[in-house]
Amino acid sequence: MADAASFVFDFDSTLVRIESLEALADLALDGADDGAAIREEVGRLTDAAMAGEIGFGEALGRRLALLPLHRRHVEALAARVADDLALSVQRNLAFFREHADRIVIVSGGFREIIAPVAARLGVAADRVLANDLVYDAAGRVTGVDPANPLAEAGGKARAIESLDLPRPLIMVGDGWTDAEVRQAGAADRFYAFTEIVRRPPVIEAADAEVASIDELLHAEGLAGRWSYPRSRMRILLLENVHPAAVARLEAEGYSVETASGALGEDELIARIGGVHVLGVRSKTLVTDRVLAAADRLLAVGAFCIGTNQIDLEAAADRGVAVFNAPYSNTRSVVELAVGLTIALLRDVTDKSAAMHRGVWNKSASGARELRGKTLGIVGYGAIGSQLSVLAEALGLRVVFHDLTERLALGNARRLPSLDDLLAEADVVSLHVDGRRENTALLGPAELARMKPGALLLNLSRGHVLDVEALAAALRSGRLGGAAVDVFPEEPATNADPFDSPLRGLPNVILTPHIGGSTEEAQEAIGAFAAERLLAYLNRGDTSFCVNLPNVQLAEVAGAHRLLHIHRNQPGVLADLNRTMAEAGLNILGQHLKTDERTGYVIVDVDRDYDPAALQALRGVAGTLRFRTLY
Ligand SMILES: NC(=O)C1=CN([C@@H]2O[C@H](COP(=O)(O)OP(=O)(O)OC[C@H]3O[C@@H](n4cnc5c(N)ncnc54)[C@H](O)[C@@H]3O)[C@@H](O)[C@H]2O)C=CC1
Ligand SMILES: O=C(O)C(=O)COP(=O)(O)O
Repeated sequence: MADAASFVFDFDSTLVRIESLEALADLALDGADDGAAIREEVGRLTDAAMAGEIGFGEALGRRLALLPLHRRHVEALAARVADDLALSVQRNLAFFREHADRIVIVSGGFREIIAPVAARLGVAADRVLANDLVYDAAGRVTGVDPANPLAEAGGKARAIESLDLPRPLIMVGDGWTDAEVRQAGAADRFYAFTEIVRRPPVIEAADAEVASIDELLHAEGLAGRWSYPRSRMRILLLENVHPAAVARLEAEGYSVETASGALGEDELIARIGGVHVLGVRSKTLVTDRVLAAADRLLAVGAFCIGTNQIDLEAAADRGVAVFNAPYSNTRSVVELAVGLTIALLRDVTDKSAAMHRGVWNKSASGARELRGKTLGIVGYGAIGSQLSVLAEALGLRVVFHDLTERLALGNARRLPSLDDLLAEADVVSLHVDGRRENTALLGPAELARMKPGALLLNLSRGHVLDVEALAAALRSGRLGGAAVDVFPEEPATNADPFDSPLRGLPNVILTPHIGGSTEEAQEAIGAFAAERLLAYLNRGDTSFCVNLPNVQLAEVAGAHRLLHIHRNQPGVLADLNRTMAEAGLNILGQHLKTDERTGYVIVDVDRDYDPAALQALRGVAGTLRFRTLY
């Protein structure tokens, strides 16, 4: 149907993110005393015309008369307007270029401004219908050519009719003058384009609303850049994920919703329906129940390091990929651990609190240097080993214990058991991951094995340390102090209260799980995790996925990509390939990777196939999730 259709696009706030006249007003009024008032009046006239409240020709004339507009302003805007393409236009340049012979741009705006955009889209100059500015001898804009139909009310329909374009004719735009084209019978369908602005009267007059070019192409049955319009894919980001992630995901066309705090299990269950990607940090529990309620979920992004808050196996069993940002806040945790160690050795926080109460207590008693002390690192992963390097640079001796074989950096010494470490360390710092088996890794017995007066740091996970036992060890004077950043029970938001048996104890520094909370780390996490999610959504790449086999993939051109996640059981690949052969799919490339639980197959196939054939692939025994791309 759409094969023979003509597409007519409005320009301002449709192909580009600007309203040309307002952009020209900004240039012309730059530095003018009454600039703000004139700009406001110009904006008001634009809105009134767009909403159909005053005639277009009248609005145009009145706006031009208000402005000291010169040829140099027009040239300046023309030089940069192609950088302001609507995001979904940028993504779909191929559509414009491949179909340029059935695309027309029609606008009440100005030819000089539209020409560079038409050139970028591959649309010929004679397929641009626009107003022609008229200049006086000094280069000042005096108005528009009155002989051009676009200078008058109802001009768009007449200009389009004069081209005698093949029907059906599809009109796409954000304004009332675009809706009028359909009302005048010059278009067969009108799509209200709402990526840049949403005007309710225009949407009401439209056959349908589209929030992106992808949605338009989807609605018209044309192969867009993607199989499924990204603007209909919902990404829900909780716990104050950095705006860099939101911007990145939105720039790729996805719909992003955010919430500042964590959600409880039932609240999350109530919100997860229809969500394609969930982003959390350390606090939101993504349980089997949550995953069961997630009818659309493709991926979970942990915008942090730890993934113990997510039921990884339950996610894998539903074909939901989980990603994290394993290195982006490592350094922040390490720096805080170093700072806390020095603060504890010198009793800084209690001395500072006393000063704030007006108490001067200058004394060296109990205050010690870092130099020459032994730091015991429990868990020598990314954070533990980085801490090891910094600690040695500060003159500490480092011993560590890890369950797995790890390269000892510098002069650090590996110790065979936790008990050996506890017996030797002046400062013990916990950096294990939050796996369930690490619950109460340090309990009464372990604390009793620490050296008298030793210090303890926990910046790993709250449940790793028995805080009641620690409080007792501190109260009895057995330990010299502690710094605790993570707690078995943490408030969901900053508005919720905090309590702990450690409150009020001397030389105990309590911090609100801020080990990874630096601006640098949060921005880096936002960028990294967003990139991983996009790689998965856009091309099926599972690099750094923590619960599905990792497959690194490039984008394919000229093919459709099928992604099939299945239970790792005998015969799935054979079944899949037989089904594809029966469906007449021509395979251009195939990857398979499995782990003990799950298999992931990526198949690139020739575009030329019957989409109904894909249904058969969902029926292959063991299928957990099936998705197509492009
Ligand atoms: N306070 C905060 O804001 C932050 C806390 N974290 C926590 O720190 C943890 C560690 O982070 P990374 O070093 O990046 O993880 P990692 O996975 O690189 O290292 C963890 C290491 O602990 C070892 N391990 C696990 N259980 C052990 C045990 N019982 N005894 C000895 N070794 C054990 C592992 O073998 C591994 O080498 C994260 O899982 C997260 O829970 C991470 C970032 C920020
Ligand atoms: O990265 C981690 O694992 C952390 O614990 C940091 O958690 P957060 O992002 O601050 O909730």
